Amino acid sequence: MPEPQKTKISVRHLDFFYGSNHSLRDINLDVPERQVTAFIGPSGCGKSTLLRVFNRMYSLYPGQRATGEVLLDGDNVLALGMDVNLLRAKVGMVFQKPTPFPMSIYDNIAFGIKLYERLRKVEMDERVEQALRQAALWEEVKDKLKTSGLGLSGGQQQRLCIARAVAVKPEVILLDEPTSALDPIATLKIEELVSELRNHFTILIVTHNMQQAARVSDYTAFMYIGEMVEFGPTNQLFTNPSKKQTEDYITGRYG
Ligand SMILES: Nc1ncnc2c1ncn2[C@@H]1O[C@H](COP(=O)(O)OP(=O)(O)OP(=O)(O)O)[C@@H](O)[C@H]1O
Repeated sequence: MPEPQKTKISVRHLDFFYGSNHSLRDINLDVPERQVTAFIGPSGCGKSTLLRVFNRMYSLYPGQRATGEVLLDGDNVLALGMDVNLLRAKVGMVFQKPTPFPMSIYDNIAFGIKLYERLRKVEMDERVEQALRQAALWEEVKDKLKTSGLGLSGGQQQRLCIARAVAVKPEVILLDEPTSALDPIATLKIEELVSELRNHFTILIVTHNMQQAARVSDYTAFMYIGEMVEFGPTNQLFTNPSKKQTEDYITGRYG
C-alpha cells in the first residue's frame, strides 16, 4: 500500500479581493507534500492571484486582501502575526520572466542566503555550488561564477532564479508560468528540473499550457472565474474529469 499523502498546505474558504473586485471565491484545497501541483484555467481565472497568496506576495500592495485560512503545516499564513520574511524563506517564488539581480552568478545565489544565515566563505561556496547543481546549471557556469547573471541565456537565467530560490532551503516553491518566456529546449530543461525538484520540495506551478501540466504535475487544479472547479490526480483530471466545465476546457472547447 502506498503511504497516504501528507498535506503541506490546506486552503480553507479563501476569498481574495483587489479593492472591490472579488477575484477568488471560497477556494478549498489540500496541497500534497513533495508533489507537483499544477494550476490551470482560462486567462483571468485567478491562478496567479492564488499563487501569490501562498507567500503573502499580495500584501506588498495596498487594497489587496485575502480572507479565510491558508494553513502551512497547520500555521495560518494569513494571520496578522505571521512573520512574512520567515514565510518567504519557507515559500520561495520564481516568476514568469527571469529576474536575475544585476550582479555576478555567485552573488545572485549568495545574496539570498546572507539574508538568513552567516556562513564562512568555504561554506558559502559549497551552498552556491549545491544550489546551482540542484538547478541543473552548475556544469554550464562553474567556470564563470564571477560574471554577470544577466549575461546568461533566458533559460539559464530562469535556472539561476530557481537556484536562487532553492539556495535558502525553502519547503515550498511557487512557479508562476516559469517557461512562458522560454524556447522549447529551455522549457524542456525546466520541466525536467521540476520533476527532479519534487523529491525535495512541494512545488506549485501555474501554467497556461495544459500539456505542460500533464507532463510535470502529480495533481492538477482547474480554476474558472475565481472558483476551484476540480482538483485531483493529474491523470484522472485529464482522462476522466468529474466536471463538465473541466472536460470542456481540457478538450479545448473554451479558454
Ligand atoms: N492588480 C490587480 N488589480 C485589480 N484586479 C486584478 C489585478 N490583478 C489581477 N486582477 C484580476 O483578478 C482576476 C484574476 O487574475 P489572475 O491574474 O490571477 O488570473 P490568471 O488566471 O493568473 O490569468 P492569466 O492566465 O491571464 O495570467 C482577473 O479578473 C484580473 O482582472
